Amino acid sequence: MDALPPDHFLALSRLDAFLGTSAETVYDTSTLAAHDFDVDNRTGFMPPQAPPGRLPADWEAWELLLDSAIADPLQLGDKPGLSDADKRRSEAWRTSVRELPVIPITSLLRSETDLRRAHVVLAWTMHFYIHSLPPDVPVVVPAPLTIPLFQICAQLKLPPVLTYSDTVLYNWKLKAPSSKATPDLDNLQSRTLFTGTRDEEEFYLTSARMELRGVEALDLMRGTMDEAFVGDDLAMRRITTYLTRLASVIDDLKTIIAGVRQGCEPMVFYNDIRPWFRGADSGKRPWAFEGLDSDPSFEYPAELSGPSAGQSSLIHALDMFLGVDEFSHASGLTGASSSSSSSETTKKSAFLVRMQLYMPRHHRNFLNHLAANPRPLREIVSTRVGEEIGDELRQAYNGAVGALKRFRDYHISIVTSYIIQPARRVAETQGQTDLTGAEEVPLKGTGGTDLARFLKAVRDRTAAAVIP
Ligand code: HEM
Repeated sequence: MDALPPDHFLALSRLDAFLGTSAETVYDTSTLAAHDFDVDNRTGFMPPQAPPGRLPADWEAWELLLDSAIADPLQLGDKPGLSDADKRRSEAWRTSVRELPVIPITSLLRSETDLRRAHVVLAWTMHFYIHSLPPDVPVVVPAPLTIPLFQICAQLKLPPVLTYSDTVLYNWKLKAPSSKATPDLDNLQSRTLFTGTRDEEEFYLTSARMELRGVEALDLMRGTMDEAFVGDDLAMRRITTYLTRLASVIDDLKTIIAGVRQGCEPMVFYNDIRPWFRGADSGKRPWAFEGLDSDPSFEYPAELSGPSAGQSSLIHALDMFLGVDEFSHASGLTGASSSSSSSETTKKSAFLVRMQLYMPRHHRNFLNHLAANPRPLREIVSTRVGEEIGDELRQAYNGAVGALKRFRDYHISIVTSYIIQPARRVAETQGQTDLTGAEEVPLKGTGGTDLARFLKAVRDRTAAAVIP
């Protein structure tokens, strides 16, 4: 893959961005094409080069801890039949986390990519720590993790929890060296796994492949917005073509998500992989953070949901571009369950808004930029209905909305296979007639949603967005 151009913001010292004002206001966010949104025209929301796999030497102690959790390999603390030897090894590892010094992060601030790697390493380590604990002890994240993680989160404007970017966007490398600008979809591998299984890797890589296939969708969005600016009949014909192509890209996303069935076994996902993702709002124990009182700027996080592909900016971008989000992610559709540990404010926010808090801040800016589009596509299509060019345009628009609805239909069938049915099976083997005990009722998503009801509502509202 090509090297980053020297003026790419990822190649710049982050301190440049601190001169004068906050990092968030420095980058140019005036055009959809600007790579200051960290949206690359070859790799989309994935970084244009494989993210670094190691922090500089000063933070090697963090890397070594993560290495040893993986090599051990640490087991889930509530795994049935855990041996005494497993329990002892796991406790010894957690002791070494507690005994770690609090390592200052000052010189990490220079590099955006190192800060991201630090979030990856500490968030994975924290999930290893929390979920390897015996089920009957309180969750207290030790200060050597809390303090640097909160400091890094303040820089990156992310919550202190494992996110989709930690497991997918910044967790890959090439399988074989390649000079292609966009990696082949079968030339990726994950760097870090909880379980070391192919199932887990395929779960992450399915999303990564979708992100890369989504590059064409972003390109079509960009082209459409340019044509919308021109606004004449020729522009409308071009938009019609772009939307027809967009529908087929979305159909490809459906094919890619279907591919998860080839490498990831639903029961392995449900029993062995998914429990590692649990955030504070899908577990039964609250999370406490030791060292929270060491800095007056630290606050208990309002959001602590586990990683979910619901945090993928790509699907949200499609929703927003098509103007479907007003239906699919309307403010009433929060996805939050009444028992969720999210704060009252965030509980009331639409799922989309809530999930944006877990996205890299540049991608959040990108979505805000899309939302503020002065020439929204749906409005253009609606106002052209009845004109000569309007019918084909409307059909092409509805075709893209239909493809998104089909994607969501298929996504529901995936969630049924990977969560709803396994939960039922586990309940049956435990001799239960309902799901109580196996998982909370109603079943919750990793993002803390009342899963089945929420996903169906999003799907139905997507379908309702077609223009008659
Ligand atoms: C085995 C694979 C998958 C499972 C089990 C799964 C599960 C879920 C669950 C439980 C939710 C509910 C929200 C939450 O609480 O997190 C959800 C939402 C969502 N997922 Fe997935 N997911 C899978 C793959 C994917 C992939 C590959 C993508 C796209 C990159 C994706 C995109 C979304 C989106 C955008 C939402 C928000 C709801 C919507 O807009 O339709 N999912 N997923």
